[in-house]
Amino acid sequence: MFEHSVKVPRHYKIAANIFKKVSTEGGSVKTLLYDDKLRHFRTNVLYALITETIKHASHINKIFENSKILENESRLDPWLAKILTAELLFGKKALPGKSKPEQTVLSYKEQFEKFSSEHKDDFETKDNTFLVNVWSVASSVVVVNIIIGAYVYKAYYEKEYDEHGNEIDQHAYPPPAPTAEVSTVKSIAPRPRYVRINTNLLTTSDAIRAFQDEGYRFIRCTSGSYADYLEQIQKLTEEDFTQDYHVKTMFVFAAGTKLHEHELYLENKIILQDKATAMAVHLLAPPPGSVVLDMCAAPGMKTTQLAAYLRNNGRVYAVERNEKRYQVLCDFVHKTGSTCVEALHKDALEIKKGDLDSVEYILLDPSCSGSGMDFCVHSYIESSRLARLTSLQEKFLKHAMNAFPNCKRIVYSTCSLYPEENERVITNVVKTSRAKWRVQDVKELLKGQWNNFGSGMYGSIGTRCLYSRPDSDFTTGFFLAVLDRDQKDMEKSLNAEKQAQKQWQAVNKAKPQNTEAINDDKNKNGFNEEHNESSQDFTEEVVEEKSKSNKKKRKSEHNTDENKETDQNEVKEAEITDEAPNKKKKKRKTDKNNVDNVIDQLDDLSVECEQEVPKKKKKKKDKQTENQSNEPNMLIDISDTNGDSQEHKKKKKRKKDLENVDDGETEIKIKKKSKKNDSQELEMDNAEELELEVPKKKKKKKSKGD
Ligand SMILES: C[S@@+](CC[C@H](N)C(=O)[O-])C[C@H]1O[C@@H](n2cnc3c(N)ncnc32)[C@H](O)[C@@H]1O
Repeated sequence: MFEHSVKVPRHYKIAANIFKKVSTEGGSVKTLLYDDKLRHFRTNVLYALITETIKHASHINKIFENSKILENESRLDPWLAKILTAELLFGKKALPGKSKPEQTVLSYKEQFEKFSSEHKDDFETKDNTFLVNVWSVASSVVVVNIIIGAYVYKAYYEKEYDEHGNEIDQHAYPPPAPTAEVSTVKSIAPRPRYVRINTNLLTTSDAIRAFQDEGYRFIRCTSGSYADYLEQIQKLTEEDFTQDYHVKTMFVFAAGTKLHEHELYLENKIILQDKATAMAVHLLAPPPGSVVLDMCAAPGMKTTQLAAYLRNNGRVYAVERNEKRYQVLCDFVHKTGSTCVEALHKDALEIKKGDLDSVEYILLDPSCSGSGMDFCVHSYIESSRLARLTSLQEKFLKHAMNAFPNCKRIVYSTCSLYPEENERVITNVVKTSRAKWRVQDVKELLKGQWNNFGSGMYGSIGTRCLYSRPDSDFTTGFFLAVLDRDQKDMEKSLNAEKQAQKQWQAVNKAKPQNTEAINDDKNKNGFNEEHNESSQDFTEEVVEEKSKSNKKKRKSEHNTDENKETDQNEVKEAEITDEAPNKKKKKRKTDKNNVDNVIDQLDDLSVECEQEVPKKKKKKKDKQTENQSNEPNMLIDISDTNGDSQEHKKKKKRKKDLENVDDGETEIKIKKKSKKNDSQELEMDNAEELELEVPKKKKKKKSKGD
């Protein structure tokens, strides 16, 4: 019996409105979801619900025709009715509320199910036909109309949706309109479910325990090689989970494992983030206490990962230009207990020298074509679009390299598989950096345990970069490059900064009132916009003076390093950067205008490779402080390169102490340390560090197949 006073749950109403708009006016689900009013809503739940309704639209229409529900129930909104039916038949398989529309749809449940099972074959035949199409398309280059058909199918129907539409993380934005170009469809390997533990709210060991208590079995990687790990994760059954080979605070479950309704997910203690994207923070590897800049931050997947990596010890400046996305970022940062993050609603390209000089590490994850997201079935992009993206990406990278004098490492990443957005950006920019930056060899950083690298077409710079590929790494398509500043250059740059500071102070002694105003401004905001324009010029002038005197020397240095190759363009670029300040100012203005234009255009063409931002619902108070200091975080091999070798050695020793672990065992439990809190001091550097213990707790019902 329905109750008149009971309202339809808000998310159903919103979903119905968006579904109606998309169906009648066109437009994208995602764009509508970012509507102001929905800013704090559980967008991923809504997205799943709407896409599930779209996916089953023809099925629902048929059962509506058959049951005459819309004729019989004249007051029932048809859009809402379809959303509720999708939820009832393909989603949660229940309608929790007592509102009239819900109760009305529920009263037809049996009729709907009967019709569906009687016409099961019709619906299944359709699915099968589709699969055949997809596979035939995947095997070869096909004609335009099939591609378009497959493309649309792929984008909306074929994606690995579970009953809650779980793979919505891949649908950051709807795919670009199909083009008339012939293109090749990528083959798609089943991707495991990756889960990152938000170690600011939950320790990795507690996470293992929690999953074990639910009946999941922790599988320890038995071998030391990445190849073996890859083999192993393909064999995971729906009861298993393991630890990621590289990112130790990440777990891997079988493909299709449903965790969207999981309590830990709703509490933001676990984050559903693809492994490839987590590699960016893993390789940036800022030690706790560092100052990090996330230049293109929203929705904040990597920002919050950085906060967890730092154990909230240090500072993460998370910059986002788009206001709505900035709000999403702030919300996510807050919900995940990422207290060391300072979100800045700003254009990252406008941050000048002097604004954030304390930054030591930069994560640069700019807007890109998103061609690595596997829902993009065709590998075509207009060359003009690609050129615009590339140009902006290069601007970002140059800016990261030049505006932060204390920055020692930059990780540049995209979720694109186009070399033009990747190796080419790195090569072009590094070549013009006058040998100040060096591309690190990721293969070395990962101790040889990686398979896919950039193209040799871009020389050794290309092959030093990392690709993560859906077909062989079982992740989304991802690219990253690690750039380290040349130490000598860093010293030079810092000396030049000091020199410039002194000269500026000397000049300003004559005008005390100005200095006061500027300092006051700087103290207030941490930013001093007006001051920066002039001081930057002055600083650069001094740096340029120095650089001119060293120019010859550096030119000869260039020839000795593979990262320091010169060519005609490089010389041109160097000449441009050595222009007189006035000219430079003018140039910056035009550059800025160009950049603004490009950015505006990019809003239409770029894809943000975001993952699933957990939902707002919070059942329990976050136990943030309890866990924070205890989680050892990702104790990766590359820490050697960041001065963490001592800690690493200690861990190795501890690891040795735990060598009584039985290799044949698959089920493990964490060694309990003396006190409860201490028990969280689990070394997650290696699965071997976990001690065996048969779980005693009663197995709870798993969330799978809920
Ligand atoms: C690929 S997404 C970043 C995803 C993010 N790193 C994560 O892991 O969740 C790129 C983001 O950069 C933002 N962006 C684009 N241009 C920007 C600019 N000039 N300054 C700051 N943010 C910008 C976009 O709005 C978008 O949110």
